[in-house]
Amino acid sequence: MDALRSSLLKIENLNTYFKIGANFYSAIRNVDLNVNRDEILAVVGESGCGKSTLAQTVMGLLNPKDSKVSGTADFEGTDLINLKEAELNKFRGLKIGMIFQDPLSALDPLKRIGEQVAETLVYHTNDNAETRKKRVISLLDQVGIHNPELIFHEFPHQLSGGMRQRVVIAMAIACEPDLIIADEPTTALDVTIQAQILDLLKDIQVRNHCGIVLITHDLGVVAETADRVAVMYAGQIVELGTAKQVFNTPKHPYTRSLLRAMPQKGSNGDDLYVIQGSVPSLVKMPDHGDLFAPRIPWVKDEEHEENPSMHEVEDGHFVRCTCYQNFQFPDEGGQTYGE
Ligand SMILES: Nc1ncnc2c1ncn2[C@@H]1O[C@H](COP(=O)(O)OP(=O)(O)OP(=O)(O)O)[C@@H](O)[C@H]1O
Repeated sequence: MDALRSSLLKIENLNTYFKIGANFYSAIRNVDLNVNRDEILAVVGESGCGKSTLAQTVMGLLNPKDSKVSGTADFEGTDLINLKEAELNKFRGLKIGMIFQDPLSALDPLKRIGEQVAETLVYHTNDNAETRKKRVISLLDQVGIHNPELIFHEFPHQLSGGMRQRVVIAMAIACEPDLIIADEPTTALDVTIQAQILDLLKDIQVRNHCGIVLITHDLGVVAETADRVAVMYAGQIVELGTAKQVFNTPKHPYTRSLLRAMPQKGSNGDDLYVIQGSVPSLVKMPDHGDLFAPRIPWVKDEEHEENPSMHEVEDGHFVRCTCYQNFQFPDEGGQTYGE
C-alpha cells in the first residue's frame, strides 16, 4: 500500500538549533521523514521532544533571530527550508494547511467566523465575494457545522471549543491543500469532542486525498487515527513504522515505555508505568550517544550504540540504536540484564 502512495514531503537531515544565552542548542537532530499523499502520519512523543519545532521548522515559522536550521524539506519539488517569506506564503494555506492546538488563539476574537474562513480564499483565489461566501458556507458544512449560514455571522466566543476547532479546520482546508499539519488538534478539547475531530480529520484526508501530519503526545489518538507513526525523543526519530507495526511490535525502549505508560481500559491507573526522569532541557541534553539511555539506567552501556543509527527491523519499520534487541523492563528481568 505504502509503495503506491506518492511522496508529498521529504525531510532530509533536518537540524534545528535554538539560541539560548550565547550558544545554539540542538532541538531537532538529523531528522529524515517522508510524508505521503493519502496517509495520516502521526508524530508522537512527550512534551519537549521537538514535535512542534519540527512542524514550525518545515513551515518556516521559527524566528530567525534565535534559531538556525540546516537540511531540506522538499515539498513536491521545492525545498521549503531556504524559501523567503513571500515564497513560503504561496505554500501556506494554499498547498499546506495548518491546524494548531488552541483554536481560540488561532481565531481573531473581533472578526466574524465567515470573514476569517474567507481570508485564505481572499489571499489565494480570485473568487468574488458572492462565490467566496458560498464556498465558506460549504466549508463550514463540510466540517460538520450544522447551521453554517448562522455561524458565518457569529464571533469565536459564541462557539464551543469543538465548534471553534471545526472552524479552524475549515480555514485549513479552504484551498484544499495537499498536506495538512495538525499540531495537537484535539488537546484542548474534551474526550468525546476529540473523537469527533479525529473522525473529521480522517474523513477530510480520504475525501481530499491529502496527507496529514498529526502531532500529538497522546498515543490513544494515534492508535485510532494514524496510518504510520514516527516516535520522537529529544529531537530525533527513534522509531518509525506503520501504526500496526509500532503498536503491535514496538521495538525502541522509548516506544515501549510510552505504550506501557498508557492507561488501559478497565484499569484504575494504580498499575500505570511511569517512565523514569523527564525529557532534558536543550541545555542539558547530551550531544551524542543514545539520548534515552539515562531513562533506562538498568541497560548496560555496551548495549547502546555510540552513535545510534536507524535499523530496518522489518519492511518499513525502523528503530534507532541496537539497545532494543535485548531490552526488558525491570519487572521482566531487566535489572539483571546482561549479567
Ligand atoms: N524558541 C525557542 N527557544 C529555545 N528553546 C525552544 C524554543 N522553542 C522550543 N524550544 C525547546 O525545544 C525543545 C522542543 O520543544 P517543542 O515545543 O518542539 O516540543 P514538543 O514535543 O512539541 O512539546 P509540546 O507538546 O510541549 O510543545 C524543548 O526543550 C523546548 O523548550
